[in-house]
This record gives sequence, C-alpha cells and structure tokens, in this order.
Amino acid sequence: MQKKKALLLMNLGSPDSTSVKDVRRYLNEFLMDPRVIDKPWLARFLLVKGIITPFRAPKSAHAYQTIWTKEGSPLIVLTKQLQAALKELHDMPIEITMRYGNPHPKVAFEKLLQQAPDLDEVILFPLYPHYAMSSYETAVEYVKKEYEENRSRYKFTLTVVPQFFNHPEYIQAMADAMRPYLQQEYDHLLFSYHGIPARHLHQCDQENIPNSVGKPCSESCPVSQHQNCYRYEVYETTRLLTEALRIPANKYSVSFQSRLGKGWLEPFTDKRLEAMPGEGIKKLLIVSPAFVSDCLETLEELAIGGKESFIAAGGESYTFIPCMNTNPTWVNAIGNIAAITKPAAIQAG
Ligand SMILES: C=CC1=C(C)c2cc3[nH]c(cc4nc(cc5[nH]c(cc1n2)c(C)c5CCC(=O)O)C(CCC(=O)O)=C4C)c(C)c3C=C
Ligand SMILES: [Fe+2]
Ligand SMILES: [Fe+2]
Repeated sequence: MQKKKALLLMNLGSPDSTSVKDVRRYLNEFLMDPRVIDKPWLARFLLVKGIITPFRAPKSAHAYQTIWTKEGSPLIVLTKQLQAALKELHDMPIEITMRYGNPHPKVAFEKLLQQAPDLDEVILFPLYPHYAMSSYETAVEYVKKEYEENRSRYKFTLTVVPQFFNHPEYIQAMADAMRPYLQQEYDHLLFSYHGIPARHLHQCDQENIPNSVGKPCSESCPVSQHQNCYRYEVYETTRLLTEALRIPANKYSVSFQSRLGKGWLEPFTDKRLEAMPGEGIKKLLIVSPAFVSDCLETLEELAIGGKESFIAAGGESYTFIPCMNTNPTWVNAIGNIAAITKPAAIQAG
C-alpha cells in the first residue's frame, strides 16, 4: 500500500504585527536562541533583554511598517502563497510552520493530522538553501524537539530535506528568476547573502587557516571538509549560477548583509554599496539567493535601504532581483527536491 505523506514548509517567521510590543516579543524569542546568539544563558539574557532588544525593537518595528501588507508580513504571506501553489500540484496535506512566532510546529502537525489521521510520513522542507546553525539547523532541531516530545501522538516518521544550495533544480529556478533582469545594461551583479558571525562557520573555516576569512573556503581547505559549511555553500551557489547564466568573473561579486555585531563574514553589503560607485560601478543588479521568499531583509534592507545608499554614493541605477517566491519553476522544483513528485511514467512504445 502507498505511504500517506504530507509536506511541511518551514521558514524563519515574523512578528505578529508591526507594534513595538510584538516586535520586541519576536526579537526576544529569536535572539535568545542559543544557535543565533551563542553565549551562555545569563550573558545572552543580559545582552538581548538589556541592550539589543530595547534599542532594536522600535527600529525594527519601523522597518517592518515599510514593507507590511494588508495580509501581514511578506515572509508569512509569501510562504502561504507557496503552500497554495504547491497544493495545486500535489494531492497531499501541505502546511507551513515557523521557527519563531507563528504557526508553531505543534499547530502545523495537528493541522496535518486533521487532514490525514493515518499519516505515515511528514517531509520537513526548511526553506533555506544554505546550512547555518542560526537558520537551517535551529529550524530542524525545533521541529524535531516537538516531534520527539510527543511521539505517542505523532505516529508518522519525520523526514528532513537537506539544504539544497547546489541542487540542479534550485539552481535552474534561481537562474530562471534572474535571467530576465540580465537583459538590461548593467556594470555589476552583486550576490548579497545573509551574513553570520565567522565563528559560526564549519570548523574548516576557523581563523587558523591562513587567508580564509572572507574568501571561498575552497581556496584554503579540502572540499571533503565542507559539509554544512555556510561560506563554501554560498560560493558554490554563486559559482553554479554564474556558470548557468554565463556571467564573466569580472562582472560579479559576493557580499554579506544584515550583520549584528562584530566578526561577521566580509565583505559587508552595505560597505560595498557605498564604495561601488567610486569604483566605476554605476549600474547595479543585486540578488539574494539565501532567501527563497521576499522578507524584511530583501524588501527593506536591499530593495529600499540598499538602493538609497547606492544612489546617494553616486550610483545611477539599482535593480533588486526579487526572490523566487511562487515562480512556477521554483514551485515545481520543490516537489523534486523534496522527492514528492512521482517520477514521470515511462511511455510505452
Ligand atoms: C538566510 C538565513 C538566515 C540566517 C543565516 C540568519 C542569521 C542571523 N540573523 C540574525 C538576526 C536577525 N535576522 C533578522 C531577520 C531575518 N533573518 C532571516 C534569515 C536568516 N538569518 C530572515 C528571512 C529574516 C527576515 C524575517 C522577516 O520577518 O521578514 C532579524 C529581525 C529583523 C531585524 O531586527 O533586523 C534579526 C534580529 C542573526 C543574529 C543571525 C546569525 C547569528
Ligand atoms: Fe537573520
Ligand atoms: Fe569550509
């Protein structure tokens, strides 16, 4: 008999509203995660509740106000739209869950069980192409915790889809999303990835490797050591995309955005945007392949803030390439990456 499967899409999550109170609650939950701020509990508590959140919550609330829609946070709305698009393609229960805020994995599991009480398998699809302790790993561990703690209720197996930074279907869907924008005249294409503290990188990238900071790991350590290495993975995504799109080496570069504190991966996107016009780069394209759905970090930080600083520094044109969101190639790719799409039937004759 065929196994009854369900798909669970997982993303980072947003505050419930743009009020400072809701943003404060969200930031506290987010930043008290030890996989995000990797300090002992008391030090983390004092730093987050005493310094970061009080200062950041009003600023973040304002940033969210600039991108919020009638239906809510773009990240949540777009993840729901992705769920709806996938339901058109796959006859199976599909729900969404978030690492911070709502909906909690428990709520998502219950919704799946309501639709299929005899469920055999839930396939968890973290919507992160790259592995980072602060994104993919914490999301998976959060769902696993809920699953393990309630095994008597959850009789199904839980299968986790690995990060897909080099999966041909992801690369093809990203290339398809980027291709129309490359028709316009541009001086440079900037790949801006969400940053992380360099100390969060996989061990092969530690500072004892000469010249490793800010460089592709492949320059400094054996490829066999790169399992779950964020920097290696983002440079691989970049290499595969630029090969697929035939973008010459002198036309693109990589940078890291959204830093919070010292020692984050370099070069920094905001510094590059300020410097580029002075280096003769006047027409810029910018893309952010670490995000599959548009969110605060793409809409507010890149599409609005990044543009302002590039133009203020002397840039002439700045085009942000939106995330894949519900692009048909991407919706189709998810089925193949998660292995829920049935292999095409072999045609007789
Ligand atoms: C792409 C994956 C992500 C990684 C890796 C990541 C690491 C990381 N983030 C913070 C701090 C913040 N990030 C914030 C927003 C945010 N981050 C991601 C993804 C990754 N973060 C997304 C998709 C979003 C947008 C959420 C939305 O609602 O649209 C925020 C909140 C907003 C703000 O105040 O800037 C913080 C804070 C750290 C510290 C970190 C690694 C250690
Ligand atoms: Fe983040
Ligand atoms: Fe590495």
